[in-house]
Amino acid sequence: MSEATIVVDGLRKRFGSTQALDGMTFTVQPGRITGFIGPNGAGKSTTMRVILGLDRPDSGAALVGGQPYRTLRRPLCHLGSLLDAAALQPSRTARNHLLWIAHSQGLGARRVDAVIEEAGLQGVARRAAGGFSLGMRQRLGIAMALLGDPPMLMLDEPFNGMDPEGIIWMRGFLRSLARQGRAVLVSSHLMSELQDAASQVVIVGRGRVLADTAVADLLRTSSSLEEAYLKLTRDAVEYRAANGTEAAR
Ligand SMILES: Nc1ncnc2c1ncn2[C@@H]1O[C@H](COP(=O)(O)OP(=O)(O)OP(=O)(O)O)[C@@H](O)[C@H]1O
Repeated sequence: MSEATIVVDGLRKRFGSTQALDGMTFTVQPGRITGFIGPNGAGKSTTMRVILGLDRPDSGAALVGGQPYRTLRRPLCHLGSLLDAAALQPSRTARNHLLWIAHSQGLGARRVDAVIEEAGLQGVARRAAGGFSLGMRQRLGIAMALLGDPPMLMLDEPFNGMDPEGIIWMRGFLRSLARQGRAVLVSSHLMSELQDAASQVVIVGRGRVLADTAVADLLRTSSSLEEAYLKLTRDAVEYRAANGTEAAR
């Protein structure tokens, strides 16, 4: 098993009457971007929370480089993650925010300045994060995820709130992370955001994998990624709409 592989194996998780995860199973390989795509409520965030040990599955397991995330001694040096870009201490500057996390992991200021540059935050690093747009918060979240120079990255909806220029930057940036050999899992509910970035897609609906395939293979059987995605997820979207849950929003 590669050091830099995320394995999700048969996860099941129920919240009250909602079966959020229903046998979720896939592997994220190093050196490529894996798109994690599905309609609202499909179980993407729950899967990521289980990978990080923030939610406990009813059954199944998630391993990060062969180990449960909770057992890793310096977790940020294994898996960098961005789950909620809005979750920031608003009065703290971006740089101080990064310094605070870096110190908790035994990392120094030099690493902080390196990730500020990588994420394109040089011009705003000494401004309070509370005044940041969502797009800038996403960049700060990416900088945080990179602090430990981890071989694996997991980003939940990193394109949210980004303007077209930011989206193009993000795609190129994710590609460069994969070229460096990292395993990159990126969730989105829009196939188009991952166009020209992901080489593998895990399409999910109703808590389980509907397709786990190379983008090139998907394009061989459909005229566009969007068309393939809509075909695969139609049932999941209709189910959520009929049950009055948020997929209809
Ligand atoms: N803490 C919770 N309590 C109750 N229900 C929850 C909780 N977390 C998630 N759910 C439900 O589990 C299902 C899966 O949610 P999840 O957030 O994982 O989906 P998602 O694919 O990330 O969707 P979105 O794109 O809207 O974020 C949804 O029906 C959601 O309402």
